Order: sequence, then C-alpha cells, then structure tokens
Amino acid sequence: MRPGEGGGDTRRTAAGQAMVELQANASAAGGAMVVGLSPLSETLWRDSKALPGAGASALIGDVSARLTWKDLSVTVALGPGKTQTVLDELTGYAEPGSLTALMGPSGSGKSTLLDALAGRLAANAFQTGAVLLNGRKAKLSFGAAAYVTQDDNLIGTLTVRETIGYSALLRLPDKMPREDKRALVEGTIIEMGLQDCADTVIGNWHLRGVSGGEKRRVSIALELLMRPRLLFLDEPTSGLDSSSAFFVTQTLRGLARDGRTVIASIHQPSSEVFELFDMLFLLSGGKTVYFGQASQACEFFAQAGFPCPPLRNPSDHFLRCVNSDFDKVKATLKGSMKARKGTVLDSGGSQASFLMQAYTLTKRSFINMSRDFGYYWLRLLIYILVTVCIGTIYLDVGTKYTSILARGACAAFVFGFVTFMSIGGFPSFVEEMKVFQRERLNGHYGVAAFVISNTLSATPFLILICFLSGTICYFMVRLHPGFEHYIFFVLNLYASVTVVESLMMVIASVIPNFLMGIIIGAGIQGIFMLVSGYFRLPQDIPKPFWRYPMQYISFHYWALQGQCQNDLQGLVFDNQYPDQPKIPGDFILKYIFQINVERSKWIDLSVIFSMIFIYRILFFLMIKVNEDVMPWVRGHIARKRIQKKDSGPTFGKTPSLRGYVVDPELGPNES
Ligand SMILES: Nc1ncnc2c1ncn2[C@@H]1O[C@H](COP(=O)(O)OP(=O)(O)OP(=O)(O)O)[C@@H](O)[C@H]1O
Repeated sequence: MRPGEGGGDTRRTAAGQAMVELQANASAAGGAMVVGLSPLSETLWRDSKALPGAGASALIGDVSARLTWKDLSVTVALGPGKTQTVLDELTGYAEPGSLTALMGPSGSGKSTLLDALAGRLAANAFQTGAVLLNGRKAKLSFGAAAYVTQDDNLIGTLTVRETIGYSALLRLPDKMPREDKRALVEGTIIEMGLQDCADTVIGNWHLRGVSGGEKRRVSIALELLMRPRLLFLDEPTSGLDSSSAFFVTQTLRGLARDGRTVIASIHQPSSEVFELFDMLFLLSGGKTVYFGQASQACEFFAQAGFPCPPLRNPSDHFLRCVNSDFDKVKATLKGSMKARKGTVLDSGGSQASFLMQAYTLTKRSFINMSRDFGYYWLRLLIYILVTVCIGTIYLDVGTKYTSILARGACAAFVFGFVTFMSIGGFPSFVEEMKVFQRERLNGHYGVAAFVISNTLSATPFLILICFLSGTICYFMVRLHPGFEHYIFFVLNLYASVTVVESLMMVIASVIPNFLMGIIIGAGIQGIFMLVSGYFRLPQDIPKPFWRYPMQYISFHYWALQGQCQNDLQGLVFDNQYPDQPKIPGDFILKYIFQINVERSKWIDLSVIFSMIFIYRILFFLMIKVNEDVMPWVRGHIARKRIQKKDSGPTFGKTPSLRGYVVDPELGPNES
C-alpha cells in the first residue's frame, strides 16, 4: 500500500471503480455518452465554452482541432540592433487523433515552434506566416488549447486527488453539481492512470511524494480537466527514466486516440517511446528536416541515403542526419493546407465565480500552510524558541537604570530580528505564485481572489504564532504590566510579522526565485531596521533620503516607536546614582529615545496595519503589471530593436540548412 492510501476512503475507491465501468460502457457505446455526468452537467458540458467536447465522441467531428501552420517564421530581438531567426518558414499540420513529436537537437527551435503554435511566444519574439485552426486564423487561448510546461508547478503538500479536485473547483462552472465535478476528477485520474497514487502527496523538499513521471501526469491531468481539444506539451518526458517516459507517452497517445490533437516537443526519445508517435516534425537550426509519418521517417532517411544502422535508436539517427528535402515536404503539405473550414474553437478561462475562486484558493492555501512544515510548524517552533531565549536573557527586566537600555534593546530585537524571520515563508509564497501563474485565473477577479485568499489563509497561523511567542516574551521579560499593554504588544508583533509577509509577497510577485527573493527581502529589511531609530537616534538620522522618506516607510520604525511608548510610558526608573531622583518613562522616551510622546502608540500601530493594506494593493498591482503591462513594454522594446536592425547591418542570421554537408555516421557539419 502506498503512503497515504490508507484504504479508509472506500467511497472514493468505489467512485473510481464506477468511473472505470462507466468509461468501459461509454467506449462500448462508441463513446456516445459523457461519462458519469448528470443531465444538467451534460448540457453545461456541451454548452460551456470552456468545456468544449468531453469524451472521445464529443471531440471528434465538429469540435475537433486541426492545426496547420504555413511559412511560420519567428525572429527574436536579442539586443540593440541584434536579432536571430529562430524558426525559418516552417510548414506542417497536426490532425485530431494524432500524436505529433517535435524533435531536433538542442536549440533547434522545438520549444519556440510549440510556443508559436500555442500563441504564447515571448514578448521579444515576432512571428510571420499563418497558424490556422480548422482552416481559420484563431487565437489559441486557455480552455481551447492547453499547454503543459516543462516544470511541474504543483503544491507539494496536497495529494494528487486534492490537486486535481481544487483545480476543478477553481475552473469549472459553479452551476455544475459537486458530484459531477467529483466524477470528472475521478475520471481524469483514471484517464491519466493515477489511481494508485491518487491519495499520495505530490511531495516537496522534505516530503517524499509521487514519482517524477506521476508528477508529469498530474500536470497533464490538470490541463485535461478543461477538456482541451488541442494539447501542447513541452518536453513531457524530460528528466524521466525510460519506463516513466514510455508510460507518459503512452498516456499521451491514449489522449490523442480520444480525438484530441496532441503535439509534444521531445528531445531524444528511446525507440519504444518514438514508436508511440504518429507524426514527426524534425527540426534543425530552425528549419524543417522531416515532416511526415513517424513510422516512415526511417524509410525516408534510408531513401535519402542515410539508412538507420541496425540497433541504433531511430531518433538518435535522425538527430545525426540532416536532410534538406524541404520542397518535397512542402508539396505533400499543399493539399492538407486547403482543408475545409471548420469550427472556430472557443476560448475561455476559469468558469468559476469570484467567490468560488476566493473560497477554494483560501481553503487550499490554508491546507497547504498547515501541512507545510517549513512555513508553519518549524516557524512556530523557532519563534517559540527564540522568544524563550529573549525571555531568559531579559528575564524580569525591571526598572533599574540599566533596564532602560535593556527594554529598548529587547524591543529592537523583537521587532527587528524576530519579525525578520517571517522571510522563512518566502519559498511557500513562490510556490503559490508559480501555481497561480500556471492556473491562469486571469482578470481582475482572479488576481483579487488570489490576493484575498493569501491574506485570509495566513491570518490564523500568524495570529497563533504571534499570540504564543508574544505571550511567552511578555510574561518572561515582564514588560509594562497591564492588559492593554499586553494586547498592544501582541498586536504590534502580529502587525509587524504580517507586514514582512506582505512585503515578501510583493517581492515574490516580481522575482519568483527563492534565493534572489530572500536576499532582496533581507536587504530591504536590513535597511528598514537601520532607520528604525534604534541603531541611530531618530533625529540624528540624515534628513535627505534616510529620514525622509526611508524612516517613514520603514515599518520597524513605527513598530519600535509604538512599543517603546507601550513599555516605558507610565513607568518610573532608577537614576544612575541612588541619591538622584527617579526618571519617568515619558522623559526617557522624549529626551533619550527621541520619541514623539504626543502621538498615540495606537496611531503607530494603525500605520503598520495601513502598510499591510498598501502592500496587498501593491501585490495586486504588481501581478497585473506583470501580466498586462510588462509583455507590452518588452514587446515594444523588442520591436524597436528589430526596426533598428532592419535599417542597419544584419547580425546573427541562422545558418542556412543548405550550408550543411551530411555525414551519415557523424551527422551534419557546416561547410
Ligand atoms: N525569446 C527568446 N529570446 C532570445 N532567444 C531565444 C528566444 N526564444 C528562443 N531563443 C533562441 O532560439 C533558439 C531555439 O530555442 P528553443 O528553446 O526553441 O530550442 P529547443 O530546440 O527547444 O532547445 P532545447 O531542446 O535545448 O530546449 C535558441 O538558440 C534560443 O536561445
């Protein structure tokens, strides 16, 4: 039995079994029914733009996707006046029910061709030529076509079933009954052969989960939920051992046999994997080397004088040989390009409402955090440990003369270093950010739902962490006695930790890279700490830049100002010498710590809460800017570069295929 399988969830197992039977019945009936769905869902299923055609039969016929591309060229802008032709006048097609392999040496343009066909080229890349869907020019978008990237961006703490289940809730229409969504999830699990690991977690750095091949299949399953008619996969077998690669490709072949059009870029498949492909598009230096039946490629190469030696893997052989018989391919294709005009594929993003998205994202994020040892449990432990250390060092700090500095240092450490530890949540934010980008819950609502869910899901954990560690610290150090002072201390701690989290999320939205994000986050916080008023007194901090505006945008400054007031105001301290009068806290605040006692500590706290709000808005805006504005800016810059290049000298032209001499044993050499 696999970990997590348990055997307790008999209902699910029964549902799975039912789906197998239903699928078998459906196949027996020629695939004429949409398996396991109620009449309402069946109608929704057929009517919905996002769910075009489920099951084998629905895909074949008027909703099938026939993709053709003609004289497709892609040029990328590399720098001022520098461009590169990555794809050079490629022509080809992909039929419904077929599995097409895009093959070629590294850098030959496989991923670029896949991106161009899927309509997701980088902003600095420009495409000419036509990509036709069922004989018409159409923008391929989410829902009509699915794209599985090389990276499996999944949440490591969720099981396979949960991962697919949440994705279904996030994207399928609210009107579809839950049981039908569940049936669809179970059907997809079966379709992708994931039954055995359905209750196993995906896995992450500290959690052993499903295998690499199973992860790939989960990524494909997530895209299949929307029943796309066209499926693009970028190197679906990369990083897999030969048996996993075979199984993944076999699954893709099964999906193609259900009437889908499946196109996958693949580097160097084994002969068994290669045999599973129907069509082969072989590229070299951005040009077509071979396009046709994969099974006839060996013969084609043999006729051209490059027979595949016995026992050699055909794909190895093809990659070594380069054939320039492009005209023949073009002629073969001429007829197929005149295919009758068919249905325009509808596009559509998530069909779930804003509330459903916000609710599902919050629940999923909450479950993820509660299972994520690093984000929550380890952090809780370290917070408690550190606050016990603080409590021991400043134990019963008292009101002696030396306690004045001790109280200030204690506050600076708690609101500087302890809140700084919130940076530990960054890997979790990056993971969620990447999953969000894969899910493409586009539009203002999708982004708003993501931002809200992030805030809501983290709140209970942060409250608990701050309540526990704040209470330990407050009572061990014996800070200013009184309920109001205790509550202020805990709230100030909560606000400070949350504001750091919010800042880190803004950083994650711009730089979704663990190491870089943590270094940048640590740097920003270090600077904020420096101007907090503890390391240099507030009025001594140089005015331009450091005081205005840096000090005022540093949340450490507001947290420390508030806490010092909370801790010292109303207390009386011993003087340096016993014969001198006692020193009131207000005097210390005003003349030693240079704190404005006229301003209420609650105002300081409100400023931090406002900062949390501002950071969340900034988080929303950054995602929108990244989604909507940045591609436009990059595209504009690249266009300018290409225009400059066109009027200047030529650089970086891809070498012509005709410039190659082919040695059947050694492969191509440039002459
Ligand atoms: N947006 C881009 N900007 C700059 N160069 C690009 C861009 N897209 C592709 N290229 C260049 O085009 C060439 C082909 O890249 P592509 O990723 O399509 O190749 P590939 O065949 O998929 O390679 P691999 O098998 O190594 O992934 C490479 O030299 C790459 O650097």
